[in-house]
Amino acid sequence: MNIALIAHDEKKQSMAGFSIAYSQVLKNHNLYATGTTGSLITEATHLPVHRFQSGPKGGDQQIGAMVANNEMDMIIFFRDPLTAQPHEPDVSALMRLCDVHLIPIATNMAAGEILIRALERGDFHWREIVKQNRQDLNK
Ligand SMILES: O=C(CO)COP(=O)(O)O
Repeated sequence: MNIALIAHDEKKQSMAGFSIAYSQVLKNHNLYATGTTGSLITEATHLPVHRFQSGPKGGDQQIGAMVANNEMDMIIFFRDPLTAQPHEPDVSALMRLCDVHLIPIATNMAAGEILIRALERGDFHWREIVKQNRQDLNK
């Protein structure tokens, strides 16, 4: 599965802890992240992470493009609801695209844990079916 990990600044330490805690699950998947979050995760876990631009420079939108292209299977985004973000429109746009394309997005650690456990259990198999069906339609 293609998984995006994103954290606002106040949540970056939580994301580092989360990625360490679930590194045994995450290591079996392709990881993507906004710039600074990606560096932090690689530093914490030594897992390979494809890093996009930093969030305020367009990273959320790059991940959104993957959602729009049906290339992203899950997003775990630890948002900071207490700090204004200069790129809030990008964040909203990403969440909107997840709703448009039915891509599961967790916006806090509690929901993130549930998604990771579902992933471990094989609950994301339906994404493979959706992707295969789309490929067949495009033939
Ligand atoms: O701002 C972010 C998401 O909206 C996160 O970006 P960084 O990981 O580059 O800090």
